[in-house]
Amino acid sequence: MDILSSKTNGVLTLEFNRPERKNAITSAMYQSMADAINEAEQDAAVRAILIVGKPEIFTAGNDLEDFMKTARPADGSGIEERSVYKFMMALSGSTKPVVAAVAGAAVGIGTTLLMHCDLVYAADNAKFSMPFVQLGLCPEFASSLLLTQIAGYPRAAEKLMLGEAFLAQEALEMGLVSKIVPVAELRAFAEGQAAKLVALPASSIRATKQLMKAARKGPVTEAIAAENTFFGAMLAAPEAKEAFTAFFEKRKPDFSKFN
Ligand SMILES: C/C=C/C(=O)SCCNC(=O)CCNC(=O)[C@H](O)C(C)(C)COP(=O)(O)OP(=O)(O)OC[C@H]1O[C@@H](n2cnc3c(N)ncnc32)[C@H](O)[C@@H]1OP(=O)(O)O
Repeated sequence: MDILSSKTNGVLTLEFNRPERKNAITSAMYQSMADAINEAEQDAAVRAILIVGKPEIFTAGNDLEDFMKTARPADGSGIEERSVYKFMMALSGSTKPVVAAVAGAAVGIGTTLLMHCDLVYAADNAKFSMPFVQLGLCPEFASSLLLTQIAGYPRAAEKLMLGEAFLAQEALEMGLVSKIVPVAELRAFAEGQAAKLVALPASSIRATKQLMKAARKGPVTEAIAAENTFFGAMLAAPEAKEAFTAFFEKRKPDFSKFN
């Protein structure tokens, strides 16, 4: 099982469990997380959601082999059918509080998804990156909007244009994460925070989350649609093919021949 899913004491825990591929996320993994979150939405016994990886890796982001073999319409149509979209919509639309605990690398959508969670805890070994441009792609799922809001434009530009990786301390300073916790304590700490949420009045948590997210709801939807108008075409373009091939051939990509 590449996603471990369990419900204990009111918490739905989703755990990336594909360490041999650095927890890279396949379509099937997105689908199983989408299904679990959507099911939790209908289940009053689930009062919090916890997303975790392994102590050495959160996730290497979207599976690059999946990117290579899954053709998408260049005009971005049919986005609703994609399992990644179903997962991100389930996550960002969840009325339950979502806690994320990040240790090791959180690449691409591994960082983007954090911007749709409520409480985000980083281990002292956490490393974030959004190398969309390095892959010949562009931001997806409102990271172009949310990172700019969180970090300010110039810092977001370093992360989204240069694809610069950053550590837990910088993530804390910019407001991407709530707190830094020693890696050995991260899981238990995040479980403790989720348990606190479970013990609080669910209706108050729901209302608070709805109010806090209200202002960004429309802009997030618009950003996702705008990003999608570029993404499908970019995924099929030669720049992305070169980047993916270079990754698997363990060499640097050569973009010099593309204008
Ligand atoms: C909409 C969403 C967009 C996105 O998410 S875009 C982001 C896509 N992700 C990436 O570009 C990250 C690619 N991976 C990496 O950069 C590195 O990995 C890490 C920094 C995460 C870890 O590096 P290290 O510890 O040196 O591990 P390793 O030897 O590179 O990886 C171990 C095995 O895992 C496979 N793997 C790693 N990431 C992915 C991936 N994203 N998709 C598919 N496979 C991946 C490798 O190929 C390799 O495999 P083998 O052992 O056969 O050589």
